Amino acid sequence: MSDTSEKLQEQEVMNLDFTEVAQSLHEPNSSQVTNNIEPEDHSQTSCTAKRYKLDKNIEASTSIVTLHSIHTSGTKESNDIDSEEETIEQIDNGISEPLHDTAILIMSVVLKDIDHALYNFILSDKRALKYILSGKVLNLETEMTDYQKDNPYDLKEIDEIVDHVIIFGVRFYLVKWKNWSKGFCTWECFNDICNSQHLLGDNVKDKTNDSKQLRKIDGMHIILSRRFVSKMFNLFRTEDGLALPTISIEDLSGLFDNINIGCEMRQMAFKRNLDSYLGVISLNCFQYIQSNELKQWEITINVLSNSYNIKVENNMDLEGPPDTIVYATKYIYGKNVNISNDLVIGCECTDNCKNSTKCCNERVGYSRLYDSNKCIIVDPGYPIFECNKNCKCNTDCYNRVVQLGSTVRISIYKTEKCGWGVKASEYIEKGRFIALYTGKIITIEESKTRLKENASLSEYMWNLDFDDKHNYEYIIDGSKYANFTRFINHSCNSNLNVYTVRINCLDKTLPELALFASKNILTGEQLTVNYFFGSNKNKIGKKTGIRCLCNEKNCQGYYF
Ligand SMILES: C[S@@+](CC[C@H](N)C(=O)[O-])C[C@H]1O[C@@H](n2cnc3c(N)ncnc32)[C@H](O)[C@@H]1O
Repeated sequence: MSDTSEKLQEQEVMNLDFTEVAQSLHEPNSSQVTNNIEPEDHSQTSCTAKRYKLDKNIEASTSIVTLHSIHTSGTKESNDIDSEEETIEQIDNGISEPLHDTAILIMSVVLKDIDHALYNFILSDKRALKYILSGKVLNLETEMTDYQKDNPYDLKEIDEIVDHVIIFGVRFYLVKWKNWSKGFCTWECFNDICNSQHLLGDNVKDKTNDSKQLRKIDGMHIILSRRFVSKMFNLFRTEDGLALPTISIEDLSGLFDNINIGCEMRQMAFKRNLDSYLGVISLNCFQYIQSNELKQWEITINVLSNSYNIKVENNMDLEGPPDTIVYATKYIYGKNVNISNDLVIGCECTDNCKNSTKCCNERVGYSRLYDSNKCIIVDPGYPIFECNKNCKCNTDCYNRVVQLGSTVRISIYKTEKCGWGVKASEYIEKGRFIALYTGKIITIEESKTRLKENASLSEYMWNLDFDDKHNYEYIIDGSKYANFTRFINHSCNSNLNVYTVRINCLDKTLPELALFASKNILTGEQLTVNYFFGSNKNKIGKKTGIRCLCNEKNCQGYYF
């Protein structure tokens, strides 16, 4: 190869830039979202890599480890590839224990279902396999980059160290992050966590000091750190989701063609790019699985809710659906909950309760509840008595709203800082019924026992003391059994109010809790409730609780 063509190729490698690609994604005139990396004309050279330089931060924050076999007795490197078939078989058979974050696992899962050209290419191209199976630890930075220094992991965010392995002398931890489901544990390098935190807390130390034997890991593992994932999401997030740059087989093939050609610097640059490309491909793979899982859960909860109003989306990270909850559209009654069977008396209205002064709510001494659009017109704190099974009216009645179920279009989505949240997928008029807060009804005693075991459950518990602060018996616990309202976050300037509702059960101690819009809510706006609604407001502002991230002007700073 001539010096000139080598120089040209070097320039091409140095010009690969994901940040540029990401910027063009967000430019108003960018006509394409997913396929906006068009290769330059490479006819002058043999290199088919595109003209974009990978962002330095991305490279540095990506820990890509490729390996073949690690056994308890040590490591076994495999550089010999006799035949493609044999190697593919080796990999497939090598998955003894599925790990969520292993690229090879994903590849076999994906490959079974779809014909994905890139993965097929990786698994069928001899050079690709040789590279991947060469058993090298690639791009492992022990020094933190400026980006990492500015964005340290917060030790408080670590919920649990689920597992750890040592790969070629480098210790990796499988981290379960707080407020992230187990489906999105990420492998993080010891130095990374340690450096970021300066000191590992006792909590983490204890969990990692056990003398667990090294688990046998076979196959190829591409490890994506959470930082890499966040960085990529920040770069490639669009309103419609993550639009990762398209990588063609020619790109990959071009990099493989060139990794062993030219001076050392040039080879290293190509390898770095190749690693980042593998990272993106892997991310793409995770995302494919994630979107399938989100869709599946979305269908399930819509079927259970008998509606098509709920969307589930995650444009923030790779976490799959928050499916650790059991979707419950009604109360589930726990042990020792006694429901009194007081007879409900029906109304005799003949005008579908439009103008009657003797309808269910009026009869117990209160005024009209809903306007002609079925929006609530009474202040929060007002108990609601809707028409019931013994009333003469039909379902068109003006006093039947909550019992007809939720009709608002909403989206369960991943917020930037507060985990999952709920936002409006349509304009919601002030006073409109949103949904019932469902969950398991438990006694006060049981709630105390549960809270002793796990104090954070209090955030999912509502005391049924709205009508009577002193004589209440039960609590709704939405931590396990719940509907979408369980994902509604707290705000000091909330847009929802809570009301107690009685329909076919007049038991004083067991009202249902209904959420209504307290203001007009725009499409895309997050639905929020004040977690202290109806309780002693002095609690707010006690600087002992959880830091509130609602970002409102009147934010109290802390809650709980
Ligand atoms: C009832 S849950 C709401 C759903 C929750 N975001 C999730 O992902 O499951 C309460 C939790 O949401 C988060 N959260 C809700 N509102 C918040 C706020 N204003 N500031 C900070 N965190 C909040 C906290 O992590 C809290 O533990």
